[in-house]
Amino acid sequence: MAANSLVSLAAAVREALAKPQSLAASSEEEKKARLDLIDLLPELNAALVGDVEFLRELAWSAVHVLPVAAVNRWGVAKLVPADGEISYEELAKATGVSESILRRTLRHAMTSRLFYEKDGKVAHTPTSKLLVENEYLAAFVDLHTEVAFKSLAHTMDALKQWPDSTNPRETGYSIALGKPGELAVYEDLAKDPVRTVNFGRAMQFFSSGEGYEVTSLVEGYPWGKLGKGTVVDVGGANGFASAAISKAFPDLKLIVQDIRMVEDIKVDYPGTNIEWMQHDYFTPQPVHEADVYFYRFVFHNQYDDKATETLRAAIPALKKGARILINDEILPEPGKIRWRNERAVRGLDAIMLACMSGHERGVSEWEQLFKKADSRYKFLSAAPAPNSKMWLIEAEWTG
Ligand SMILES: C[S@@+](CC[C@H](N)C(=O)[O-])C[C@H]1O[C@@H](n2cnc3c(N)ncnc32)[C@H](O)[C@@H]1O
Repeated sequence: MAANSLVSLAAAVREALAKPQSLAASSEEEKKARLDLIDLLPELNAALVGDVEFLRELAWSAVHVLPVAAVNRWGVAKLVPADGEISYEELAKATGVSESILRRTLRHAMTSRLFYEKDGKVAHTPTSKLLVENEYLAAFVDLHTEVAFKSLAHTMDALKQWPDSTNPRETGYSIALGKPGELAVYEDLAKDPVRTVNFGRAMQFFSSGEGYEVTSLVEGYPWGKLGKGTVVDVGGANGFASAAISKAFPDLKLIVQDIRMVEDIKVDYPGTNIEWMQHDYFTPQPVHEADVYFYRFVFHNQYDDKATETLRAAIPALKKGARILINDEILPEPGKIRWRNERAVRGLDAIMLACMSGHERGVSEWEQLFKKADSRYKFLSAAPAPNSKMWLIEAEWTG
């Protein structure tokens, strides 16, 4: 590339960044251009830094999660005044962490837009302030630093010890906790009501992300046809998906089930018709004759043996024509969807492996799963939900 192009490209980018409103996308063309640019950024970076440097940075990338984990664990964000500064000395006193470790860690965090230094003191950036202002985002950061980051670091050891394991206890997570092969993530989280609440919030935050919005589930399925029917949200966490469905279709009765105690997961959603129930989805489904049993982000937690067990446990409750509706992601063929979306779903697949011995699935794997569980399940369809990265996968009980 000629030096001119670099100079003009840098000037154009600088100019655009100086006027952030110029990067807002409203027309369809602009929206597409925005997504194209996001996909081009890593390619541009690789082209500018070169392959050697690119690989070097890739091997280094986990190191930049460390200050995020530290900020989360030490509760730094809430100690920094919203519109002022705090000294390292005061932060050290409040967190119980030495001043020198704090300074090193926070200066590292500052390279990722978290906090900045003003007159030698620590102040918030708009990004770090979100950790205080958005407790759902804070819960997401907590889950990913305290569960996923730890598990990923031990996954190679787990794979060596238990190659191809389908057991949710044989994971990087159980090794990270010093209980190899003994503890599954959900067993651990269920012990602690605070972490249970945080997990629900983290999932709710995840589902507010671009392409994961629960509106696609509400708008992408003909709930209205069920009239005054009953819908069971299996593994529904704090019920935010049910709440969205219930608000849009007030005639429906929603039942949220989760392994965790009702008092730990229950949230009051005014104007909704929701019942709460503690239920282990590996045991027979207690709600008989519902119209739809839906599982959102549940099956990717499980390998196929566990997933078929879950589908079989529903059978005693199913009336003829009842539907199983799965709202999950689909693994694409390599290179067939946008880079950013493919990277996100493959990243999630890696988290499932590291934390739970679970996995994301392709369309044919979903079809096979129903076949394997019981021949009376008729696979109906798998299609992307509208404007979403999530899919709707549906089967009918014909027994
Ligand atoms: C990944 S979260 C999905 C939550 C929610 N459906 C969503 O869309 O965000 C999986 C949920 O399954 C619950 N769960 C795990 N094991 C379970 C079991 N054996 N029986 C019932 N629920 C379980 C977890 O507590 C968690 O709330």
